[in-house]
Amino acid sequence: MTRDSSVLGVARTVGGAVGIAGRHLFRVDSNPVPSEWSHVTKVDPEPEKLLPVLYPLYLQHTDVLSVGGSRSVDQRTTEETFHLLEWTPKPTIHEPSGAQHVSSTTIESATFLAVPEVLNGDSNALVGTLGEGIEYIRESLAPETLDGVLPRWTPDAVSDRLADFLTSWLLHEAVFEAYIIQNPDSAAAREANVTASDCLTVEEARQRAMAAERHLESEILYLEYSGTFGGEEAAATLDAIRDATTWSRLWYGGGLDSRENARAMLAAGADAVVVGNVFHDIAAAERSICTRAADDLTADADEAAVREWVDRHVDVDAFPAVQYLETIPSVDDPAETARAYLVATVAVWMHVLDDGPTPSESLPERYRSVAGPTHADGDDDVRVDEYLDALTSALSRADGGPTGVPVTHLSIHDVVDG
Ligand SMILES: CC(C)=CCC/C(C)=C/CC/C(C)=C/CC/C(C)=C/COP(=O)(O)OP(=O)(O)O
Ligand SMILES: O=P(O)(O)OC[C@@H](O)CO
Repeated sequence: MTRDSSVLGVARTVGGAVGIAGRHLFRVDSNPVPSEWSHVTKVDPEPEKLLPVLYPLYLQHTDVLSVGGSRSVDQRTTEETFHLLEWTPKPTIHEPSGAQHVSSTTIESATFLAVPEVLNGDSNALVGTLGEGIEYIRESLAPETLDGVLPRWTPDAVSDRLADFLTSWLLHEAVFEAYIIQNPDSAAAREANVTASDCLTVEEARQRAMAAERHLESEILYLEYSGTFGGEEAAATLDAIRDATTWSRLWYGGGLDSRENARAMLAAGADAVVVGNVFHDIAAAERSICTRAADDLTADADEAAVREWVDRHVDVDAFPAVQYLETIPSVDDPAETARAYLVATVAVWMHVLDDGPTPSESLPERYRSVAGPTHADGDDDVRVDEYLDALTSALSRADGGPTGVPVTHLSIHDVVDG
């Protein structure tokens, strides 16, 4: 092998050796994805997947939010979802399934862009869509962004080079997620053309993870069973990947809905577990519970009355909020926490239902009178009051208004109109 002996060539060799030694000899953790993140909630902008009306309460317990979904997602629904998540105290990442979902707004809102690269799909899912994405940033997003900040007289040659720079900078700041998709019957598999014969053995998964860490330098290795729990096979795969890799974070997602299955994936070697469906199930369940409560309760029912109704009419253990909170090991009493959040939800819902767009008492007041202590259970930064204030004004407009809460994504979306 002929070495480049120029100053730049030597600098590159030394820089490379320092980087490799740091990572492998001295185990310097230069991965920008925090190692403390152990619970990720995937919030899907798909119009069918609603958020519970008091979502800031639930989301205060997770470590990070990931915005993304494979079906019926576009730039508008993605931006709206980011907007909603501004009322949560957690970092939010953007995991697009299409490049056009990325806009200057999503880039500003996201802690980072997480770009999926599928290790066991078709070439499009590994590199084709990435190429389209880079082209989109270079040809549309970067020039548009620069148009807004550069003076009109900027020569074309200068704005062209700046667009080049900005494109490379955005990619440099992005993190890459190397997916291994193991449930062929999922939206993610369909999107990436993963069929049953593409699912990997433990040994194959380990080898591809090694290639992703050392060749693609993927910050995240993502074992994906979307919609189904991977059980012992997933645990064996995580164990094998954990053993073979050092620098990349290892995430597991798919079918998590209990303390036991979340713990099993962490114990097998996952740095973080990703939970999606069961979070959205809370919204569907609370809609049906609150619709029933509306037959029995009035808007001014006090905390005791609402709690009594819940205890009498709801099997709280079957409420998906319990399952969601169980996947977060730091939540001590998932059933009691879920019950308290449900009582607050029913009270807020009744209040909106009875008073419509111009409530006699503000939603934050109503919330505090029924659920004050709930708020103190979690993170101090949770901005429920501020959120409920914004929700009060948003509910008086059909679409939440240009700066209000985008209510169409909430379980309560049609309560005022309907
Ligand atoms: C913006 C730039 C530079 C690139 C974008 C490159 C893109 C969009 C790549 C996407 C490649 C692709 C086909 C990914 C499919 C795999 C995927 C996104 C899985 C995640 O699926 P979820 O939507 O979370 O899962 P479910 O919908 O199945 O729950
Ligand atoms: O929706 P679930 O099955 O929880 O899966 C979470 C995530 O891995 C999907 O990309």
